[in-house]
Amino acid sequence: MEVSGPEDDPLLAQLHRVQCPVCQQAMPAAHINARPAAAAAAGGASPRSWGEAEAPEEEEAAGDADGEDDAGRWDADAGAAAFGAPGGRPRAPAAEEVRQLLEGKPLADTMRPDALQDFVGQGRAVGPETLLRSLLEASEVPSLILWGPPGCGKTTLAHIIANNSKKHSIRFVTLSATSAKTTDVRDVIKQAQNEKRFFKRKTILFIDEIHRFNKSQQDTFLPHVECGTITLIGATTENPSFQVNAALLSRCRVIVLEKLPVEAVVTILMRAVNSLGIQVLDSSRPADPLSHGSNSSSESSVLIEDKAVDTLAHLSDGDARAGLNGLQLAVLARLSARKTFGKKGGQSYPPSRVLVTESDVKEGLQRSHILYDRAGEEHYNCISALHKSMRGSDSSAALYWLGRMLEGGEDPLYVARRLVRFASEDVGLADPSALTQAVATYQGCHFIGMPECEVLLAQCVVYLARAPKSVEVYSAYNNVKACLRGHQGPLPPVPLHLRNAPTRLMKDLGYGQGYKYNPAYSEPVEQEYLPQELRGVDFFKQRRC
Ligand SMILES: Nc1ncnc2c1ncn2[C@@H]1O[C@H](COP(=O)(O)OP(=O)(O)OP(=O)(O)O)[C@@H](O)[C@H]1O
Repeated sequence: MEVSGPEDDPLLAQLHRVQCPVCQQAMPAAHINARPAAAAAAGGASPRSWGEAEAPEEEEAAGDADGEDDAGRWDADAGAAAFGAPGGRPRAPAAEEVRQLLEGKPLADTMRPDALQDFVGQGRAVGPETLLRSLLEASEVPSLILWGPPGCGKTTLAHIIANNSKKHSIRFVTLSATSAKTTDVRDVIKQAQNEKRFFKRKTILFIDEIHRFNKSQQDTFLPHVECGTITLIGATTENPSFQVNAALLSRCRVIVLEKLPVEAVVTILMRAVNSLGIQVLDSSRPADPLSHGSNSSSESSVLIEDKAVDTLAHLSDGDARAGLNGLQLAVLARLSARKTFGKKGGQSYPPSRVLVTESDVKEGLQRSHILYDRAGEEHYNCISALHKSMRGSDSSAALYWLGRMLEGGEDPLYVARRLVRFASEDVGLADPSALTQAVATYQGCHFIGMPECEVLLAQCVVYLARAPKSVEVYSAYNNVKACLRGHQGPLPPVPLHLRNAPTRLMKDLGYGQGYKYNPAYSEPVEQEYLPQELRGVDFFKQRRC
């Protein structure tokens, strides 16, 4: 099989402008050191991120070279050799071959790195200078809780530790808290005890989504972590301070992984693109439409615009899995639509070539990219940001947080209820009609639902952000609560003069005696309304009583 020459194909002509410095040939995908704009602008991706397939020692370290661990993984160098063209010139694989590589298994799983040096970003957690990295390199894995948003590399880090532990004869057992029962945990612990007693073998137990175990399930492994029978690695997207037993938490090192920055996702995507033998098209250098010809060869190749990779990285919102899935979907979708592939962007291409454009990747990811976990931490983070933006009278930021929640699928009535609360807590008597506005917004949302009610919420959010603020009532009421909760002994009785006296007996007991009915006086009335022991306390001025 041969690759059509640049003279036949405008896309190939464009690619051939990039020459391999070693062989002086047009660089195949695996050699292209393409650098999409986001990463270039950020300047953050390490040089090894680009054209990584050229570093065989790293591939070997990652366990890729023999392909043993990664059935289905496309090794760019091996692929180039397998698809070698006459004269030893490597070529990009045909479209059909790319389709076969992509079908059947999530690209994110295929691309999961096996070695720490392939783990992108997360420098604060596992960078070269970190304690965790030294411990991992020395195979001294402590019990860990890996906390971070979806797709940032928690499972991947555990997978790398597993790979490493195999080399040191440490057992690595995985359980998912979504499906495992307490009996499964007990079995693992029993086995770990035996391994430790009879073979002096350590066991690492990885529990994905550990927050899904309830507190008593988490208690099951507490003593075994304590005595070293198992080293626990838990992964969670939820704040472990709320979701993991305090006792267990104190025995684990919490590693906070962050949302991956755009340039890190670009690096991960480029690794996949290179690995699949997909060629990157520099969209700032359009092919000469006049130089196109037909590509009669059956070995069509797949190309992707560099800005499509950039856009994918932006839309995936720090979630590498979302980015890789998006890439997989976009390429597969273009491959299925190959027959209709013809004129695109005013240029025509041979039908055997497939070009994945920016709009292809946008289609699949546009809405789903908004990371928002209605039940989890993100829900509270966003509502807190909305509340604080309104309090700070930043109506623009407040609208942004409102949009983040609604576009992410938040219940509009939940937001409306928070606005009712805000109207009283933060606007209060500075503008009492804010409460009316907020209640009306709640009712309006109730009547018309989403998406129509979004504008009601937006209006109310802006109203509240721009309203004058007063926490006078809120603070005074908090003082009252503090006074009541801090009171020692029985609460003081209600003064007799303030009591109602509906019966004769009550009147005889002194109920209502000495009470001054204010409307009956033309001058200000001197009267005590607090219990005797609180006499003179002003809750608007002081907290203690
Ligand atoms: N830091 C990273 N370096 C390289 N690849 C990564 C990294 N993070 C994620 N990936 C890629 O994204 C995929 C998904 O990541 P992973 O399963 O580790 O996410 P996670 O944090 O465990 O997410 P979740 O909480 O949703 O399970 C991996 O299979 C891998 O291909």
